Amino acid sequence: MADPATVQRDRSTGATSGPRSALRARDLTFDYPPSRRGTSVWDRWRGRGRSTDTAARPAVLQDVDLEVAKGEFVALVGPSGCGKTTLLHLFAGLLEHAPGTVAVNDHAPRMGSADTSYMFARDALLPWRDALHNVMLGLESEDLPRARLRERALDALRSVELEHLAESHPNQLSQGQRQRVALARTMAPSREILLMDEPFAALDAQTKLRLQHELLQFWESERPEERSTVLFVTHDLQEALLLADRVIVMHPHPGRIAYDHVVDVPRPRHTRLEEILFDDDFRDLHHQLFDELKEGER
Ligand SMILES: Nc1ncnc2c1ncn2[C@@H]1O[C@H](COP(=O)(O)OP(=O)(O)OP(=O)(O)O)[C@@H](O)[C@H]1O
Repeated sequence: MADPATVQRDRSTGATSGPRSALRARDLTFDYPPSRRGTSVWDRWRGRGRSTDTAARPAVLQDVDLEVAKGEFVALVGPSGCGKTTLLHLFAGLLEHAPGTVAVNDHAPRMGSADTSYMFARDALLPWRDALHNVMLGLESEDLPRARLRERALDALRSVELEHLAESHPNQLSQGQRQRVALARTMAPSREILLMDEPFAALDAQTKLRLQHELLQFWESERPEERSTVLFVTHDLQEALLLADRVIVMHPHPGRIAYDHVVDVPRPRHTRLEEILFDDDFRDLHHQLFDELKEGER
């Protein structure tokens, strides 16, 4: 691993050279309509409650420039309320934006696009479907015979070691198992782009490490040029550093990109996650990120 001092650390322009970008935001500024604008826990803690004075309020996102190359794994970290989920929603086509550019594979984002999978912090499984049929849901947009869909869904369940619970319903599964089913559903359809919003946040440390391993194993088993592009939101700095090629630090009020780090840990990583965690350089970079997050709260 490179000395963290040599790791790229700049007020990010977000621009990368190389392959065509999968995700691109350029000069992006976004605000919710005043009536819909809420306040996060962070806002309340800082005494920035809901205000009727819209002019005095910073935008949710301001002048965001971010480029994610095809096949790159990028983690977004930042304090609660800095706009991480909003940025993911813009890439998923769940929100309309203006002004600036938001592009997915060089096109305007489209809700429900076959290019993109979205995984939420909580599993969001359908309670009336068993695990297998929840995973098949992710595949139904693919024009395949039912037997083939079933086979693909079972493969995905096998990769998260839950094949034996294929016929269990969500209420018969633990939180960790539900999240593994959700991970299988996200991985099954071989989408080009995975947008993941704190997918492991609700899990205990051991289960989280196991799912990080499963996600990385799935992603690293593809050849680099065939890997999905991942934009992964997390509050867990260790998770961001373990998984990602780059970690982007956002600051709030207005939401913006403050730092952009390359994580120079060789791949594959999934076979040695615990070893990486105890690496001195890894810990140094962790501290550096921690300081940068604190800086945003001043
Ligand atoms: N649907 C909405 N309508 C109005 N305001 C919203 C909406 N969703 C989020 N906001 C506001 O936009 C800001 C950014 O929220 P967002 O959820 O993107 O932040 P975040 O960085 O993902 O936070 P967290 O880490 O807590 O999930 C917050 O101030 C929040 O109150």
